Amino acid sequence: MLRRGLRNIGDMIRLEPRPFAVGALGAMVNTAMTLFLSYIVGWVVAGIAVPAYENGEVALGTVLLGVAALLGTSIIRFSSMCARRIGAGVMMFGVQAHWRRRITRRYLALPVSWHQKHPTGTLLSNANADVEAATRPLAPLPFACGTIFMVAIAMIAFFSIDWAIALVALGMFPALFALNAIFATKMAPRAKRAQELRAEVSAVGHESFDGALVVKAMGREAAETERFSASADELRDAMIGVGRLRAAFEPAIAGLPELGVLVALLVGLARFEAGAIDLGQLVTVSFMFSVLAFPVRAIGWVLGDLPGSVVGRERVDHVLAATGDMAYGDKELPETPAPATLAFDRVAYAYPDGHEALAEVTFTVEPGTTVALVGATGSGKSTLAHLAARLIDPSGGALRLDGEDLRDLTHASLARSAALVQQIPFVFDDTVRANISLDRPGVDDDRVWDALVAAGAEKFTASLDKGLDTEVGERGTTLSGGQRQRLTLARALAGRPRLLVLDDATSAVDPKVESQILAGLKGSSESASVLVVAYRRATIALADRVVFLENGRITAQGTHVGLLETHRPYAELVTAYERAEAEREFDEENAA
Ligand SMILES: Nc1ncnc2c1ncn2[C@@H]1O[C@H](COP(=O)(O)OP(=O)(O)OP(=O)(O)O)[C@@H](O)[C@H]1O
Repeated sequence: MLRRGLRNIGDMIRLEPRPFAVGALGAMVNTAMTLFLSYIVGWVVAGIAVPAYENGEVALGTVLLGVAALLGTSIIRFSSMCARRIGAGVMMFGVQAHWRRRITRRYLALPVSWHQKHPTGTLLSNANADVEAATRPLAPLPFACGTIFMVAIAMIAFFSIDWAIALVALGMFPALFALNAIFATKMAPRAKRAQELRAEVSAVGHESFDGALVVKAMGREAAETERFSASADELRDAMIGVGRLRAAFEPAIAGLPELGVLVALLVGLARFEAGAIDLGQLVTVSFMFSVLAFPVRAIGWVLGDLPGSVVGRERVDHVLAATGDMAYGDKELPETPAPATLAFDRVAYAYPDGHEALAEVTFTVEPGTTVALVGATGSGKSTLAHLAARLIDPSGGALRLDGEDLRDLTHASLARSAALVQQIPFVFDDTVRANISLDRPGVDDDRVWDALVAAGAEKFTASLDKGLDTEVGERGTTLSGGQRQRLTLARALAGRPRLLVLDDATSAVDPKVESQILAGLKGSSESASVLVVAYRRATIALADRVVFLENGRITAQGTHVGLLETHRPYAELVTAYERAEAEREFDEENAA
């Protein structure tokens, strides 16, 4: 634990060497001045106070010198203390910012499958609670370094004054380290559990708040509160356990130096009486011991925070070491507005749990055409859409965009060429403009309005209070489901992709509007090739070709009319969709 803790501190010093140097230097100057003060106090007592007491008078110059020495030392002590604290703070917050950046970068580089296994609340806890725990020893670190320096100087001073007093000091420090070592060993498992529970509470809390609407709609407030309370209570108990252990050790750790002062005083008095040291030396030694007693605790603070910091660092490293990033190639597709060709060549996909979602999928989306993916629920449509946008890679076969394997393309080229719009739209807590442009070069207001028109979203955007500057709230809470979907469609279109993948992306949009949007996409001058997961007959009928999926395999493909006649399962499914749509419309009309 000690070795790993010190290695962690070493890593953090390497990350922020300058603030550490400022803090440590400040601490050393501070401690040197504190020790120097011991001599001054000794000199003031023996050279000014005692003669004044014995003779009844003292030279004014000597008094002024004493005052100036005390004042000067105090000013330097104060300034160096500021440097120590500022250095420690800058260092700690600097390291925290560094790790938070690295964690965020890692999260965003990791594949979808990794994210599916890690709750958002836990990820938040990694970036907050774990980073803070890992860096906690940095706050007292410069102080502790200064103290070690102080102890080293004090030891020299003790030995130069008297060996018996030096032995007292020599015994005190090993005892202090031994006590801390026992504390760290006992604390390690408790700190680990507490850190795990922090992540658990964060995960449960995040899920409850994220699903607040469901919780309220289903009247599950009490049950959710209970679920949260169970985790929170466990965390409370774990933290009380940590506190109890601290409470048991802290008085001993804090009391040991005080005991040292007492023993040093007794030994010092005995040595003074034996004539081994004079009065000035006795005062100096006693003062040195008493000024050491408090700073020595800083070493205890650093050591006390080590178990928690090791656990925090391990959890941070776990994220930083996570692998599975998608490797991108170095091929660039030509920058042309012409629609792209997407070819699936015997594509297979198995989820990490072994579930084979797709097999032997072969079809092509020809340039400028629209292909509708139709299939019963769970047949693999979304998986196929994710493959087309390279959110996941196939476990067999290949996908080619304009003849290039998706895995060989650069990330930028792929992002420019293909855009995926998902069924559940994600809207950032920002303005309409920012949500659509995403700060992409070339996406100016004209492009944003063109995209809004193509997505059928220009009317409602124009009717918003501040138009493009309207803030849409977290996840777009101020918009309707259909408006959010159209906004995310506009976002995809603003990038002028050459391949558009729509995973049931217009399900919340009125069917007539949906047909208009899709018909508009086909007819526009810079039309993209479109792969659309479709449920409505009108949408399917707009497609040039239909690919019909059953249990992850293509069982038929052709035109909608052709498949209706030749493939019975297809005809049954589309008829079922149509009936459901008609029933929904009937219900809506009656409700109105
Ligand atoms: N992360 C996952 N891990 C394991 N299996 C998964 C995962 N996601 C989906 N599946 C499974 O893969 C199969 C295909 O899922 P997919 O979401 O592609 O179907 P879909 O046709 O889009 O369904 P729907 O129409 O209901 O959206 C399903 O059997 C599903 O249970």
